[in-house]
Amino acid sequence: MNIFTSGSQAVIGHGIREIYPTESGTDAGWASAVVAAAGFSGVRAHCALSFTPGGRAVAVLPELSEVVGYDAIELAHPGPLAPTEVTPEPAPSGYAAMVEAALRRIADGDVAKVVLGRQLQVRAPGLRPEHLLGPLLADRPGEYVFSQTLTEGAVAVGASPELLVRRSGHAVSAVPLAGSVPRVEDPAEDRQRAERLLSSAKDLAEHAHVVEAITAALLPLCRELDWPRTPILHRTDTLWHLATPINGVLHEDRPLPSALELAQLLHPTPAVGGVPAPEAAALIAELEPVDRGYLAGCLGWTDGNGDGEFAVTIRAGIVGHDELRLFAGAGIVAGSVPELEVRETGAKLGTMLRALERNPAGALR
Ligand SMILES: C=C(O[C@H]1C=CC=C(C(=O)O)[C@@H]1O)C(=O)O
Repeated sequence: MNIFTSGSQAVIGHGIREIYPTESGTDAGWASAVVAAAGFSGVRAHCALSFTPGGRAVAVLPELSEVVGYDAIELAHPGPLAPTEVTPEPAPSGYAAMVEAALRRIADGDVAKVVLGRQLQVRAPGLRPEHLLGPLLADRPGEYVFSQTLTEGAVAVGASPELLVRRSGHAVSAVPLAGSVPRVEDPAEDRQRAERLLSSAKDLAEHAHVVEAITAALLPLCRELDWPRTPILHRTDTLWHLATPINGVLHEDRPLPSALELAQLLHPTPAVGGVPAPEAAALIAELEPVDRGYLAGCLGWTDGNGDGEFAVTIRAGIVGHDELRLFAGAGIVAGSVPELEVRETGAKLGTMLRALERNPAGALR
């Protein structure tokens, strides 16, 4: 089952009618073929793009699509899960060294911002997507809870807090997030952290890069585009983020881009890549020891009219055969502190680790 939740609803795809994989996610012909096939079959296509624009992408056409109320989602019980074992790639100290290397490159003027990630490889005998999906649907640590079939039997599961793009007719929206601080239990201290985030020059700069990239890409397509000039706060289970709601109206007298084409256009934003984009992508490839694949990509659905909704594939994992791969990244700009970025990525990884631990025998070793 493919599922993507948003607000009070869930788009669910039952069964698999056809899979459209591509080695090149930037292929415009692929996007229009997917939308046309969704229209022909009268279903919503569940799509995922890799982090790398030229990387793999996949669209799954289900046998049957339905939109159900959030409370009506039914999951099969996945059965017991054996104890799991976690290997960091790299270790936290290695990640801190990567951040230091990135800060040197920022000081040299090579990049203004780069989002550096680290991964956890979790050995989890018997793991099924439902082991994670169940707790994520119950707790909803992020707005967009999903399970998406990928290529080669892998499944992306997560609870992303970040809307890459939504298109409904001519209305288009995005809610980029960037600039974060881990939350704490004490309510007064938690609130203070959030307030400090709102006035942190480093985080505001980190955030502004993302808003700039998205609005620059959308402006030529829109006859109207609005966004507040100062970000607002967004809360997840483990973090506070800076967020900017962007809303627009696409030109009526031009060909209407589908939600999938808009996702291809916007992704990867500097919330997962950096600025300038090509130099940041090269630095990520140089410093990160493991390829991101579909992690830090984007996923969602499109219908035959091109309406749809895509989230950034963060607070997410890839379920493979007896294993799970988790990713978390953090935006590095001048003024970033390696130790704090280790903690921030730790808090981000916590969302999925918590879901895993909610299974009776899924306790970490
Ligand atoms: C790249 C991730 O988060 C992005 C989204 C929100 C805040 C971010 C930050 O403050 O660095 C990241 O840009 C992730 O969760 O793996």
